[in-house]
Amino acid sequence: MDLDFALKSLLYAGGVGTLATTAYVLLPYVVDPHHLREVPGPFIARLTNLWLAYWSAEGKRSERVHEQHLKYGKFVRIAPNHVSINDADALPVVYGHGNGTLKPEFYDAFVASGVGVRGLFNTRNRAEHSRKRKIVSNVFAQKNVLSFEPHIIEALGKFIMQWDRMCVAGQRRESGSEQGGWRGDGDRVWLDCLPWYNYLAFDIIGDLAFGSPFGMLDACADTANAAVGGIAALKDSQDDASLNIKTISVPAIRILNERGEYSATMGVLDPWMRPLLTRFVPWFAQGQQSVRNLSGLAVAAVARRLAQPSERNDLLAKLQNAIDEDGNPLGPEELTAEALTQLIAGSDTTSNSSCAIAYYVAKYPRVQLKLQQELDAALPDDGVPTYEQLKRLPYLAAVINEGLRLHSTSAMGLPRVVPEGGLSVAGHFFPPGAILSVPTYTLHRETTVWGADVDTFRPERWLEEDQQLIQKTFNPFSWGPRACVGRNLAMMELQLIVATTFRRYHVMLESEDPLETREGFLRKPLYCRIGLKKRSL
Ligand code: HEM
Repeated sequence: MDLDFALKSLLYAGGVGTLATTAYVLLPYVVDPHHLREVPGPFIARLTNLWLAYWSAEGKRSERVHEQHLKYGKFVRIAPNHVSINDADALPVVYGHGNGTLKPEFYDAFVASGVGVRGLFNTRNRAEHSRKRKIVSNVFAQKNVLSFEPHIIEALGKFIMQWDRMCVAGQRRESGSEQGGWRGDGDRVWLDCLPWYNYLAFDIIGDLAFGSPFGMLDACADTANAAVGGIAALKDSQDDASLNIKTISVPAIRILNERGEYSATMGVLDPWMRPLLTRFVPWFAQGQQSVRNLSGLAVAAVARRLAQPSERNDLLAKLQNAIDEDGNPLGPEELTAEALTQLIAGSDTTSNSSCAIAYYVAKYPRVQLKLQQELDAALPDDGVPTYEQLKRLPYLAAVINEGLRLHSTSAMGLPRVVPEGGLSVAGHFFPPGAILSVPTYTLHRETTVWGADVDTFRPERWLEEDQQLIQKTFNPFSWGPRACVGRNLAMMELQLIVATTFRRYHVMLESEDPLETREGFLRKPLYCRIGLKKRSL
């Protein structure tokens, strides 16, 4: 082959490739199948979903979408077929019962490998979701949630034991390198509270959904046992003859984080790109491995429970006993999928929220004092309180709501597909197949609702007269049939965790810098360094 021919072929191939790429990028813009051309938004986002994927991978999706709303107003096109709508009145239309919207392909990126069936969160089929939701809603009824309280109190007992130990060490000026490092200055101990809230939340959900705590609070480390491979691997394994499962120790908190970031980015990309990325890009390959490891946790726990039936009162027992309308219980694969869903949905949601609330209460000493005055008056001592003692404390509730508003753990606009026949939202008609979302982070910063001090942590706004507008705009648990099914449990946990922390300790921030965050599916604090001192009463 002569050089001239080789060069010409290369140029030709390059030209065809460039043309094909240009056509791929421009075609949806030119054809505009969802009639969204007049919706404003960043120029690149109108052409390709890579704009949204890039900011998702950077962990800044909600912040960037928020900036676009400040620039363009209520409607912003954040991907060629996706419009973000900043309007609380759009919540019932986009997420409510009866409008026919469904979860889009985005949620396929959250399906666990090695389990065999989808869990409640990533089920997209309406009938399948209704069946599962009826079963799981019963499990989370308030009566059941209250019966889980002893598990939460036990974990909190271990949590304060560890913090007390470090407070004493801090007074002796000792220090340690674990959990991001801690040091005592003779008065306080200075530490990163994020890993501790993670250990606490994971131990609680491990105890409730998997039959026993992961043991993170005892070990002071991120460690859990996972089955290797999927359910099929369980049957063949000779590793543990009594349970017939082969397990490895995995850092559950780390893999859950990796999995959240991986799935939230992957979900934004076209489905055909996904296998290519997991094959050739190490970051995606690592994310996929995390998804597998996470499934292994649930596989191991459910296999253990099925092999050794137990009298425990926990989520797993309630799921085992639950039946659908036809009287059928959940099969082993469905049980595994739901236990895994609860681990994923119920762990770092709670720990990220607890950590952010601790940050803001520490940052505003006036709020901390007022909260402690309410807790001191209501609680006889500084041990772990009961839910009964806390459930009617208005300032505690206001502190939690304000933390959920300002931090917005679930921050992104959760995407939904417009059904056949189209949908009118806030005076705009959207054709079938368009993706819509209402961005919670932006709703929680709407100055016309929250006032000019929207960036200030001010729990008093929850105790003021006119609550109608702010309640309508407050969206931490989402809306409608796909809203958080674990909301009652989440609120009880947050009340117990925040009250225990601030009744027992005085908390200062090491630095007043803004809370650094990174968003995967959830918006997570990256760390939160505080100075702890046991209060003397
Ligand atoms: C502060 C803590 C929590 C927050 C902010 C939160 C928020 C949310 C949000 C926004 C959704 C909707 C997700 C979507 O549509 O894509 C959701 C769904 C869900 N949450 Fe939570 N959650 C929390 C705690 C919990 C807990 C403790 C559990 C259970 C142990 C739980 C279980 C679930 C489940 C199973 C779903 C899927 C529901 C469905 O699709 O029908 N969550 N949560």
